[in-house]
Amino acid sequence: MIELNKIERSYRTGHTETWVLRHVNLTIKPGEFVTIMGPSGAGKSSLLNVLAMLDDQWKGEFFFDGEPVHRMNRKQRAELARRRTGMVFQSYHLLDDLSVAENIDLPLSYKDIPRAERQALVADTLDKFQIVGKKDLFPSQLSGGQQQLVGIARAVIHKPSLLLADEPTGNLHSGQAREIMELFKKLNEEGTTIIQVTHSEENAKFGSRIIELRDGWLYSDTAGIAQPVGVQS
Ligand SMILES: Nc1ncnc2c1ncn2[C@@H]1O[C@H](COP(=O)(O)OP(=O)(O)OP(=O)(O)O)[C@@H](O)[C@H]1O
Repeated sequence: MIELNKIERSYRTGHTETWVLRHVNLTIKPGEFVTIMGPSGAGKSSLLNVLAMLDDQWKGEFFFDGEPVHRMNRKQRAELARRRTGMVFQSYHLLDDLSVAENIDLPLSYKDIPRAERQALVADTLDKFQIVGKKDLFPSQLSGGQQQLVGIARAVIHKPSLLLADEPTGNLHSGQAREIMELFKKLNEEGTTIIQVTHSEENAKFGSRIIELRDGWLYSDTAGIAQPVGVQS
């Protein structure tokens, strides 16, 4: 699904260039559940932003299902990202003045989908995520865990093949974090490829592969070494 060849990313401040991703080569197959770990400042979010196609200031090659992202212009890349990916953020990024149902509907509003079909999709998603009773509430009326459920519902309503998450449980207590991770595991079992950034060893156990970055370099990768670690119950 994803192939990165020699991805490089740097930031320039004045005359100083700071490298945050160095020669990153990475292949991710459909159906994987990958965790990116590493110390603070190692480049994890930078790598996720490349994979999410939110960033375009990098060098190297990036193929998404064989399509060369590195040759696309901004509009083509945004369109591909909108169609095929969903993103979950640590701080949820919900729109405060929209209800839960309206937040979830948002990705569909960019698509040419008939109104009735959209309403049915929102209703199905509310049901699947067991938040039907919250549909008319606003984000400020929800707990952190509930807000993240809405964030994930919004990220997957258009059935993306790739779900990306940056510290999705960073603002949650451990019980809520576990629920979110169980949900990720279920989505992965249903066929969604997942890439998450986390500092949490517990969260990483829900995935099947761990990639470690250090100072922008891909330092270790359990692919081909370890079998899926699974979840200890
Ligand atoms: N917009 C920016 N301008 C300049 N430097 C940046 C910018 N964004 C990130 N960096 C730098 O890039 C490096 C990698 O940042 P990144 O956020 O990818 O790390 P991280 O591994 O996700 O860290 P953390 O675990 O603390 O979130 C850091 O040294 C950071 O200061």
